This record gives sequence, structure tokens and C-alpha cells, in this order.
Amino acid sequence: MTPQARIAAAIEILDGIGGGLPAEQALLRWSRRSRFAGSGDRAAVRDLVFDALRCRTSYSVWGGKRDGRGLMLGRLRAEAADPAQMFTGQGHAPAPLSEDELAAGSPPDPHQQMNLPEWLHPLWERSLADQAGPIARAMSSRAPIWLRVNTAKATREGAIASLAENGVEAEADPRLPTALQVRSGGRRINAAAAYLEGWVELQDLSPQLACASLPLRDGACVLDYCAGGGGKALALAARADLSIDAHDAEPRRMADLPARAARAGATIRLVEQPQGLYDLVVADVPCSGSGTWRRAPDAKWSFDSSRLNELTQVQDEILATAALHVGPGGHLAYMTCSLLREENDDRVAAFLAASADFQLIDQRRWSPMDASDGFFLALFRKSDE
Ligand SMILES: C[S@@+](CC[C@H](N)C(=O)[O-])C[C@H]1O[C@@H](n2cnc3c(N)ncnc32)[C@H](O)[C@@H]1O
Repeated sequence: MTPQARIAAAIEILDGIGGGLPAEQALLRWSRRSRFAGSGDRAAVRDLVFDALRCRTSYSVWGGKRDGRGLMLGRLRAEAADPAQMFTGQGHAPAPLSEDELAAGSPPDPHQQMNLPEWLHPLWERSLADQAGPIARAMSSRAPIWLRVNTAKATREGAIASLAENGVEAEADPRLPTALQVRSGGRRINAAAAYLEGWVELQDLSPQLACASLPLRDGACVLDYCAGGGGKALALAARADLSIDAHDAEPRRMADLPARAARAGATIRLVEQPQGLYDLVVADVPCSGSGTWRRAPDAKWSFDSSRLNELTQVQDEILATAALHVGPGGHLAYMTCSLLREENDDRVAAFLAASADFQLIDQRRWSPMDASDGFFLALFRKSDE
């Protein structure tokens, strides 16, 4: 496909999303009826669509309207490219720009460059204060890919060399001995020997830093209370010789965990109803995902305040229930991939107000300014009696 045809495809897909289709579904529908498109074309069209969703406000201001044409026009203007070269009407290119389109559009102001839904601005600013603008702008670009070296199976140098043999260039990061940032070849990771052999796992730097900071000793009993695909349980399993139980209110979400654990050489037991007490309980709760919206940008636009209220209630309930499984002197780790105070500090305060036997011993937040995705950890210790 020509660059012009890719833009025309992105316009069509963005109009589908604007009409209410989830982004992945709109991409899939286009893919199915575009057999002519090669893998490079599909990847390029996907990048255009995701980029436009991340920057929806600023591109629509540049382009003068919010539909697919406006967004693609805005993207070209934002990059100081000449839109007339793309909107040619020739072959599969989008139709030439109208007089109105040529006249409309202006540079976005700093508020618009944050690319957030309007209702969310006050919450974002309350949460991030003077970092609100820089973090929002940093999250308007594509997220980097991070890998976690499974030190139970490989060294960092061994993993880097093996990935390189399969065309994945990854670089060690000084902030954490397990963290590798992928510089090129990201689309080859799933077929790379280092991945298939369980030497590396896909995991963003911020949750890696959170998991690395948790108190663990050999022989400890750990419960991953909201295990899902098991990212946190696997990161902990690589750190010490642990007895790990994984639980999820929707057990089907743990379907991939046995295969991932086998690949990593870890033993993780799936439990429907956790029994007894643990040294560490991890509650990686459902959240807005606001710290990861650059990876799933349509979630940013479909999120609303009623969903936020639902989530904060669920978060309080999970914290209260997960706390029942913490033994005397044990720890409870509350995690979200959100940057919103409503889901982080406010939930910590609510939990502490209702739980006299727990003390907050650590609280951290990561963002693209100091790590990668937005991520939050609060670590509580239960009293000894
Ligand atoms: C953020 S995801 C977990 C991601 C996972 N820990 C990982 O690292 O891949 C949150 C999980 O919490 C689960 N969940 C929702 N409500 C729950 C509840 N009341 N009790 C336990 N798990 C719950 C969801 O099914 C979902 O899998």
C-alpha cells in the first residue's frame, strides 16, 4: 500500500471507531476485508490509528474536525508535513481537501495538547499537580516495549544475546537488573527463542519496579489475589523460592497462567477460594488503566465518572477482602496501573481508616517521567498480634 492508501485506511477505521466500534474490532474488520494488505501495511495502519486515538484532541484541533479525515489531516499538520501530498484523490488516496478543510484548523494550546477527555482534567490535575501536563504529553506518544529477564532461567547478558540472534535488539536498564528496553524488532519477540524458553517475559518497567520492591524471603507464602494473566505472580516467583497461590474472581482470566508458569519454570497454584493466611498478599486491582492509556488509547475516551465510581467501590471491597488473608506481621500490596488519586491515595486512606491493624509502610507512584507506564503501589504491614 502507498502511504496515501494507508492514510485512507486509517480514516475509514477511525470513522468506524467514531461510530462506536471498539478500536481492535474496527481494525480487525478492516484487516479481514483488506487481504491485499501485507504485514507491514497492517502494522503501519494500526500505528496511524493508535497514534490518532492517543492524540485525538490535538489532532482534531489541528485538523479542524474530529472525524477520520480531520484526525489524519491534523496528524500531518502536527508533523509539519504537507497534507496535499497525501490527500491527492489518486489511486487509493483520500479525496483532495475541500476549501473548508484547507481553511480550518489551528495549533492546539497546552491544555488541548494533554489529549484528555474534558471531564478528566480536574482529576488529572488534582492527582499529578505540576506534573499533570508533562505526564499527559509524555503519554501522547507510543509506549516503549519492556521485557523482564527471568533470572530463574537466564542471565541478563544471555537474554540480550539470544534476543539479538532472533532480530530483537534489547538494552539493559540501570534502574533494575531484570529490565530490558526493546530498541528494535519488537514484533519478533513472541517468536524469539528467549521468549519461548521463558528467559524473558513482556512486562513494563513500572510494574517490574513495584514487584522488585516487595519484601520477600525464601519459603514465604504469597497470594496473588487478582492474578489475571499472572504478570505479578511470575515476577515474584523469579525473585525467591516461594509458595505462590493465584486467585481471580473470574478464573478464566487465569487460563494462560499455567503455560506461562511452565515456560518460566515457576510453580504457581491456581486457587478458587484462598484458605488460610499468607506472608504477602498482592491485590493488583481492576482500575481505569489511566497509567497505560497510551497502549490502549480508546479506553481513555470511553472511560467516564460512573465507571470510576464503580471501580473505586470494587477496589475498596477487594482491599478489605484481600486483607483477611494476611497473616500477623505479613504484608498487603495494593497495586493499580492508574495515576488517579481517586484510585490510589484515596483508596489507601479509606483502607487505613477502616483497618486499625494495618500500617502503611511504603507508597510509590511511577510514570513516564521516572519509569514507564503509570503505576501505583501501597504496601501495608499487618500488626504482629
Ligand atoms: C489489573 S487485572 C490483574 C492483572 C494481573 N495481576 C497481571 O499482572 O497480569 C485485575 C484482575 O482482578 C480481577 N478481579 C476483579 N474483581 C475481583 C475480585 N473481587 N476479587 C478478585 N479478583 C478480581 C479481574 O478479573 C482481573 O483479572
